[in-house]
Amino acid sequence: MVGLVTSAASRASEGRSFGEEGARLTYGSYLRLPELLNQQRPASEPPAHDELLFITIHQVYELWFQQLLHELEAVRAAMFDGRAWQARALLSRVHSIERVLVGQVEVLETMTPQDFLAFRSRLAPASGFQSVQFREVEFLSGAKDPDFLARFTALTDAERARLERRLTEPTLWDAFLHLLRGRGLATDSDEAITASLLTVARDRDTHGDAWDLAEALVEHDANAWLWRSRHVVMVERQIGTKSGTGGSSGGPYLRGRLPLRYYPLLWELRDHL
Ligand code: HEM
Ligand SMILES: N[C@@H](CC(=O)c1ccccc1NC=O)C(=O)O
Repeated sequence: MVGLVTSAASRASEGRSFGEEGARLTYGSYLRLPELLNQQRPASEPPAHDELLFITIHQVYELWFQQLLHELEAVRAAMFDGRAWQARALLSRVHSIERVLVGQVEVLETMTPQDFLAFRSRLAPASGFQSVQFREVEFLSGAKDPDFLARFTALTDAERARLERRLTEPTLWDAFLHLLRGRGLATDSDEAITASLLTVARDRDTHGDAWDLAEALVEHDANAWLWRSRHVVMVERQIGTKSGTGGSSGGPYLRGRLPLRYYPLLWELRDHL
């Protein structure tokens, strides 16, 4: 501590102040703030006050989706390497991010339906339905659905390639089953998987880390379910039963997605415990 104070003081006496060492890398240049803070461009005419919030919140979501994909890929790699402890640790971070994603819905809910309507007509036919990274998170987690690719009409070539890659590569569930096989547990049918999960659940002295990992996957699944629930409540609060700018029925479409589960066998396991 004393050393730090001394060296800061000596640097100041050399004519440079704290935080400007070398005067090359700065906070703003490292974080690319000029670029980042120049990406919020409201489109409505006359300007609608709440449109900046609407853009900012979606951009923040997309940044977190990018981070989630980065973490989930590492979770998958750790499971394929048999490192349950590492996958578990990374999933804890994933859960924290997901709680932020659910929590920030309330920021957008400070917008009134009237203030949303002031710029909503400018948004069509764009919609959150077109979020490629959101769908990548679903596919990577385990809920692959090629129908989305057919329904996405306005994808760039790069976006289409990313989604196609996610449809062919292994999911977190594939990686988890690989980890179970590495412990001599059978995974060749749903019945065999359930039997293996029961072995894990009933012998935590041997399989405690695999059990914790399964629970971490359940929490990832539950957080996604919570986000979908929170989103549909926000949607009904904003637009009632109007159809969506993306062309769906709106609330009813989103309610139809609530039963989606990434890991149905982990939920069914509860019935057998
Ligand atoms: C005023 C706030 C919002 C409203 C009224 C709203 C409305 C809707 C509607 C109606 C849909 C169905 C698709 C369609 O447009 O026909 C939808 C889908 C979607 N929205 Fe939003 N949304 C809002 C905020 C957000 C935010 C902040 C996000 C964050 C990224 C988001 C992400 C999504 C996603 C990912 C879907 C696709 C869901 C799925 O297919 O399961 N939305 N939204
Ligand atoms: N689909 C929404 C509009 C909307 O929320 C939105 C529009 C463009 C980009 C992202 C959006 N967010 C979530 O769907 C609506 O029907 O009002």
